[in-house]
Amino acid sequence: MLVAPSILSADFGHLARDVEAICDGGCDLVHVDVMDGHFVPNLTIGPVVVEAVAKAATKLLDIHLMVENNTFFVDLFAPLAPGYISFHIEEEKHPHRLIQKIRGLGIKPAIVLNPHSRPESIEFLLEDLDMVLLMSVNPGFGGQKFIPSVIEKAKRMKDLVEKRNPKCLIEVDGGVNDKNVHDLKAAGVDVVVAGSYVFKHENIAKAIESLKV
Ligand SMILES: O=C(CO)[C@H](O)[C@H](O)COP(=O)(O)O
Repeated sequence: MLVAPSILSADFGHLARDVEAICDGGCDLVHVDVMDGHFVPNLTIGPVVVEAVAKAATKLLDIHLMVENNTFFVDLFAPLAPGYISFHIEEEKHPHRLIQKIRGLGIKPAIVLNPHSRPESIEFLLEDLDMVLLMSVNPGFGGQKFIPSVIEKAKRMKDLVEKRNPKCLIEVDGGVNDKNVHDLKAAGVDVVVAGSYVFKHENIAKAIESLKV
């Protein structure tokens, strides 16, 4: 399992220190939650702060857009050369066009599904994606309870990925811990995002290690 700690749960007064701690602690990606106060009822960070995160990070950034105007935000963050940019299918009228734009900028495109969205809704986009992100909480806040139906959804997503594009990774985000990560692994999930579990743990490296099942 690859591990992408979400810096949403970091101490923003010591952000560079916390980003260094997860990178030194063995994370695979640094997950960055960008919220605009419109698509979700929360506001987080913009390019100035994400640039500071990128400077402190020794791993690739995995930027998760929770915004209304995806194209505007892709243009805003592309100069920081993240590894991945993911956008919500629920908020994009022209997902195929946006995937091409992200790839054209040298970034791996990913699509996010909210808890209610069906895996089949993106079946014909899978061959153009590097990753699919399944939300296991309602987007907007860290520290929420894991929604167990994501396990069945991940299995269905895995079947579709195997059929359409076996190289496409499946990522799950929200309420992930050292208990439910085993069910996620068995369902075919490749990457977990974990915020509060990692940053509230007394030892960040051990927390990351415990998710590498
Ligand atoms: O996208 C998110 C919220 O929209 C966060 O990445 C997610 O909730 C991770 O935090 P936690 O592990 O505390 O649930």
